[in-house]
Amino acid sequence: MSLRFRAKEAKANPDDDDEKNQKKQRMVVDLGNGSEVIYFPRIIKMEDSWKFFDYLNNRIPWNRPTIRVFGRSCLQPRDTCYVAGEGVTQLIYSGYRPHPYSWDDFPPLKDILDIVLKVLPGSRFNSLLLNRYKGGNDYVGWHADDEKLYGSTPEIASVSFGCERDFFLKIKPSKSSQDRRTDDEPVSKRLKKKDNLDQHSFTLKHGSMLVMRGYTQRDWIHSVPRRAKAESTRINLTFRHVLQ
Ligand SMILES: O=C(O)CCC(=O)C(=O)O
Ligand SMILES: [Fe+2]
Repeated sequence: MSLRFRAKEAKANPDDDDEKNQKKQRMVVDLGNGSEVIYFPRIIKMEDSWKFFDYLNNRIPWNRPTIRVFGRSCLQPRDTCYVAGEGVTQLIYSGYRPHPYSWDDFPPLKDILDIVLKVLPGSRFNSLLLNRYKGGNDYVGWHADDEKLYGSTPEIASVSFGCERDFFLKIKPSKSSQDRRTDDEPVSKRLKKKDNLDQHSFTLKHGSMLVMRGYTQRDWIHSVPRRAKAESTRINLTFRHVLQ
């Protein structure tokens, strides 16, 4: 399997010490057909990121629910927690209805949201799904966050702390989305191109943010696979906007 990065604008240099510059660094990946991913290698200072990590690791009421996948019950392969504003429509995924905690229960989450909104002015988020991967055996399988309550073009901002993990994106194996891209090309060209353009990978670093927007949830799926070498804990926060 070939996973290649296609960056329209690749300015990232995570070793740069200048904090202001770091916040401005981003890689924009145009996935085509109105889908886009932006990766910010560092939106939160290293030291602050560890403070947030410790808080989240110790204070969030993590839960490992039983979910339903392809009609079977199984333990979700990572810890989770859900936070949503008052009156926000209840989230249900894989037959699981997480209890919505309030933003006021965990004030540092509002600080992280403020940082996210400084980087993404004009964006709106009213809910947050938290994930904790306790080691390399914890993962999230291929999926799209395409629940109706997020609308047709949701923006999802995903902030990572702790152990670096790989994040993969690949085009949804649906005939319609493949056809839209490749209708008028010969098969040989199509196959070659497919390897390069239909899959992307990112290493999500401590203090980084990855944003998915446009039609990414309609046309693409993503995953954080098992990694034998990832021994320590990773915490990931995905900020979302539920339509009211
Ligand atoms: O942990 C991650 O980076 C991704 C999590 C994710 O895809 C999700 O919560 O829907
Ligand atoms: Fe997701």
